[in-house]
Amino acid sequence: MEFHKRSLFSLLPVIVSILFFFLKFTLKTAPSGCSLLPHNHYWISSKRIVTQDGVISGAVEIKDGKVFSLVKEEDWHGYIRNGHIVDFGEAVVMPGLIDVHAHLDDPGRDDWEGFPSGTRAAAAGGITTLIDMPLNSEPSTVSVETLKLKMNAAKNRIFVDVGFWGGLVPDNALNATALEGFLRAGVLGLKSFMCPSGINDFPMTNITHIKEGLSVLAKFKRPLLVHAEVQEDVVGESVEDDKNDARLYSTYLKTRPPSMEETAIRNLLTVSENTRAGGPSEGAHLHIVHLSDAQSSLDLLKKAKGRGDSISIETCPHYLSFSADEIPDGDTRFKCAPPIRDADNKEKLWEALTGGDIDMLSSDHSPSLPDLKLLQEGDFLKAWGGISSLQYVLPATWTSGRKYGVTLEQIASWWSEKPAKLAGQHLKGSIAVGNYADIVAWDPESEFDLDENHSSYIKHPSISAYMGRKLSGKVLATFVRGNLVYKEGEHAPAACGSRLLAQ
Ligand SMILES: NC(=O)NC(NC(N)=O)C(=O)[O-]
Ligand SMILES: [Zn+2]
Ligand SMILES: [Zn+2]
Repeated sequence: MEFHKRSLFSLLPVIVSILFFFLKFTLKTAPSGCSLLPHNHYWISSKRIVTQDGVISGAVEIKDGKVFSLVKEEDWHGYIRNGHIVDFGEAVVMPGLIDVHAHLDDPGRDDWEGFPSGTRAAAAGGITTLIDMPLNSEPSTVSVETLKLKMNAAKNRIFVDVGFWGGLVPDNALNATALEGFLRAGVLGLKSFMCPSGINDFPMTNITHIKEGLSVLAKFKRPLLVHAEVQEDVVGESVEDDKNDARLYSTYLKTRPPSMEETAIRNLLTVSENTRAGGPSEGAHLHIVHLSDAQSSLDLLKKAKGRGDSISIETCPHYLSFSADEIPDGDTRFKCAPPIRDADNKEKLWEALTGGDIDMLSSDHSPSLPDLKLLQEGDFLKAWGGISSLQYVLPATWTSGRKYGVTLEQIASWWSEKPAKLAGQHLKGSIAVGNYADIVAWDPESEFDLDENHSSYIKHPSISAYMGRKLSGKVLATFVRGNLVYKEGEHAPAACGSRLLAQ
């Protein structure tokens, strides 16, 4: 008896470690609610997989949330004996979209959008990573403390991966210690406005602020994103005139002419030369958000890029989908800044995008409470500016892009590869061995009506400018780090997205 007791005691560590192993194993394989697929190791197959070496027919092997291998169809026969295959047939399998410009307004204004609704909408739209803008939440993300509030608001409430831009504002711009602390805390880069942002705790910056910001960003090799419009007084006076009707889109358009973008960009280019190789801010990068003016502003930027300034340009699907002449009077769903311009400008934007002068796309999803859109009054001058589009950007890009002969590889470059680089996400942006398995499967041929019967997950679908349109390109499934987070109208029950902090 004595003997037995002693030997049992000596076996105790072994028993405990077996139990521990068993527990660990079951925890790892038990469905956690993060994925609609109960597999950790599986294959996604399709006739059209968009890779860095072109579109292939074959399969992507996923293991532990990453891409483990890419198998071409000719090598595929007999490759797997008893594994799980998710077959998408002719549908496109592409890297998940990375939206580098979205306002989720959480914490503080989550009645406008919020992390849960915004990231569910993102997942349903094939967006696997989203970088949240520092303004429209309350407070704005402008310091280490306010970044902590963002982190807390996002904890266990995001269905896709979310990173954060920090605000460059007069309060922190000339304080290198504060900015360094902010960047060390993990914001992926900074964002500033050259005109009033409409948000009280997010004042605009002048060129000195921007120059100083760039010099700090250089040390961290992170970008500065700029809303490049400056206010011009003359225009302000002319709209006060009673001849101008605030319900006319043309009235609004006159308040924000292309010269506002052009002047801002001329100003920016006086400091962007610092980002050149050998320049005082080498390592920093200037990113122009939501470019609308495809003429002088774009020409200036092209020249600066040619000279070696580190600059990239984004535009948004709404500038590529709509033109001023089609916007009904009083329909403030289309109000945004800079504004949607004429049809000729839209053509030029497409030319610049397909020609490579515009680098990438983003949603600039900027929702608000429906009341603030003043849809009853239809007052373009007083309504909140911002287009709601998050869930629809892939079909919107494809629906207009098809007319311009856009390829699947171009879509992947504008929506995944280039944005991943801007946001410093080196293991994202392409379906490549070793990268996170962030993947969207979608059917380019499938058309749908975007009406109230469509399952929309953004908080206020009624204020989206896309409502009422017919779009092509239906998202079938979205995978984030190997988790199937969305599949044909269903989301994974648990919010398991990662919060991305720069290291
Ligand atoms: N406060 C905002 O969300 N502004 C946004 N508004 C737009 N684009 O109309 C933006 O990105 O500038
Ligand atoms: Zn902006
Ligand atoms: Zn914005």
